[in-house]
Amino acid sequence: MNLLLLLLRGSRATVVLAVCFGLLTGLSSAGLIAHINTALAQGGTHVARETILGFAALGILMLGSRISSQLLIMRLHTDTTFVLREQLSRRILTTPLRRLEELGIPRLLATLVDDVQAVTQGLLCVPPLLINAGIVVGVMVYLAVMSPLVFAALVVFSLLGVASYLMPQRRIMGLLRQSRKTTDRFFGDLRSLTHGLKELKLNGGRRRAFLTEDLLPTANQLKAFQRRRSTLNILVTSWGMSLFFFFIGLLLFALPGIAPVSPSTLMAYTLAVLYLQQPLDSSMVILPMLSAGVVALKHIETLDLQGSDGEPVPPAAGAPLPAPSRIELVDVTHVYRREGEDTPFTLGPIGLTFRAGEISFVVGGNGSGKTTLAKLITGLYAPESGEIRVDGQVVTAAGQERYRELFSTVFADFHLFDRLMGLAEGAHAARARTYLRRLQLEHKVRIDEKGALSTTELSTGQRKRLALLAAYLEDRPVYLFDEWAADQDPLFKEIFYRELLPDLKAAGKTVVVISHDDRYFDVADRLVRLESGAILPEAAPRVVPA
Ligand SMILES: Nc1ncnc2c1ncn2[C@@H]1O[C@H](COP(=O)(O)OP(=O)(O)OP(=O)(O)O)[C@@H](O)[C@H]1O
Repeated sequence: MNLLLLLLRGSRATVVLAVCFGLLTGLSSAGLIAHINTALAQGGTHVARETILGFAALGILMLGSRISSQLLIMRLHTDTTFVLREQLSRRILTTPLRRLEELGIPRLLATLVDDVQAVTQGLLCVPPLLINAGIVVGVMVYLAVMSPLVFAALVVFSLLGVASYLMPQRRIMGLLRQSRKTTDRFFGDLRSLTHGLKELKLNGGRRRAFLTEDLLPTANQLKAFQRRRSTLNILVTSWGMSLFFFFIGLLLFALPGIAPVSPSTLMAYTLAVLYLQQPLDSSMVILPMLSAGVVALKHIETLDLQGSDGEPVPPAAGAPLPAPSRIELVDVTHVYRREGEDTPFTLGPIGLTFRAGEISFVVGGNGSGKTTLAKLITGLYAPESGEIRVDGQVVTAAGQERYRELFSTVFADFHLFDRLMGLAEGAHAARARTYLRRLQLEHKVRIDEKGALSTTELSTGQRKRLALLAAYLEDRPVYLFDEWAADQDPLFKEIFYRELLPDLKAAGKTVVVISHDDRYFDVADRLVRLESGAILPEAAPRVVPA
C-alpha cells in the first residue's frame, strides 16, 4: 500500500474535495427525493413555497457539487496516471539491473501498460463509490425518519445483498490474480511476435506452432478468466437487483397487510427505494474495477522495485569521480541463480587491475562470462563477494552510481537512442560532426541542434558506429566495448583496432575490449582469457606499464 499512499500523497486535497463534493451530491439528491415526495404528498397543485425553494436550492447544489466532484475525479485520474508512470519509470531506472533481468521485459511491460491502467481505473472508482454511498446513506436516513419498519426491512435486505456480493469475491479475486499472471505470459508472446517477425514469416511451421501453441492458448486462457469473472459478476449483480425488486414487491404487496399505510406514503417509500437503484447499479459495475485495481497494485508491489519502501528515486548523484589511474577487481564474484538449474553459472573470484592508458582485451569462448565480467567492471552488477577499488578506494553500495559514471560503453546488445541526449550542445556539436565523418556516416545521418538523429534505420554495423559516436561524445575516463567490431567490415575493423583504440589509449583512457578478433590481439597491452567464469593463467599481463 506504500505505492497507494505515495500516489495519494500528492493529491490528498483533491481526494478529500472529490469525496466531500461526492457526498454533497449524494445528500442533496436524497434531499431532492424528500422534496419530490413532499410535493407529491401536497398534491402537486398546492405545493408550499418552501418546498419549491428547497427543491431549487438542492437542485443547484446537486448540479454544482456533481460537476465539481466529476472534474476533481477526472483530475485525480490524469494526475495519478502520470504519477504512477513517473514513479514506475524512476524505480525501474534505479532498480539494480540484475533484479530487472530476473523480472524480465514482458513483466515490466505488462506492469507499465496493464497495471498502471488497472490501478488508475481502480482509484477512479473510489470517489463515485463514495458518492453512491452518500446517496444510499441519505435515502436510508430519509426512510428511517419516514418509517423505521421500512428502514429495518431495507437494512435486512441490504445485508443479504452485501453477503451475496461478498461470497463469490474470493473466487473473483483468485481469477483476477490468475489472469494477471497470464497477462505477463501474454506480453512475452507479444514480444516474440514483434521481435520474431522475420523468423515467423520465413517458417510456416514455426508460425503455426507459435500461433496455436503459444499466443492463442494464452489469449484464450485470458479470455476464459475474463469470461468466468464477468459471469460471476453478472450473476451477483442480477441477484442483487432481483433482491432489490423483491423488496419493492414486499413494500407494495406485503407491507399494507402488516401495517396500515396510506397510498401516498407507500408511493413515497417506493419512490425513495427506486431512487436507490441507480447508485446500487453503478456500484455493482464499479466494484469489479476496484478489485482489478487492488490486484494490479499488489502486483506492482511484488516486483520489489527500488524505492518501494519510500526511499528517494533516483538517489542523489554526487560530483563525477576524477579520472582514475587504477581500477582493481579484488576477488569479485557473480552467480546467476535460476530456478530448476542444478549448477548455476559462477563468475570468479576474479582479481584484475585496469590502468589508465592501457588497452585490455577480454577474450574467451561463448558463455565463458565475458559480458558478465563487463557488467561487474562497469558497476551494472554489484559484486556478490569481493570488492572493486578505484585508486585504492573501495566502491561502496552508496558510491556505485558515481562509479558507473566513469564508463562509456557499447554493449553487444546496445540500444541506440534516436537523439544524443545532453551530448549535442556547444562543443559537443562540432565533435559530433567530426566523429560522424571519421565513422563515415556523414552522408547517412544528420544530427540537428537538439541532438536528434535524422535516422536510426541503418545497418547493424552503422548503428554500432553511431553508438560508438555517442560513447565518444560522453568522453568518460574508461571505455568498454563488448564485441563492437563483430559487425564491422574489414576496413572498419582495421580502423577500430588500429586507429580508434590507440587514440583512446593515447588520450590516457582505460580501455577494455571484449573481442574474438585474434588478428588484432597484438593491439592489447594485456589479454584476459576467460573460461567457465575463471581467468586462465596465461592471462598474466604481457605488458605492464610502470
Ligand atoms: N541474464 C542472465 N541470467 C541468467 N544467466 C545468464 C544471464 N546472462 C548470462 N547468463 C549465463 O552466464 C553465462 C555467461 O554468459 P556471458 O554472457 O557472460 O558469456 P559471454 O562470454 O559474454 O558469451 P558470448 O561470447 O556468447 O557473448 C552463460 O552460461 C549464460 O547462460
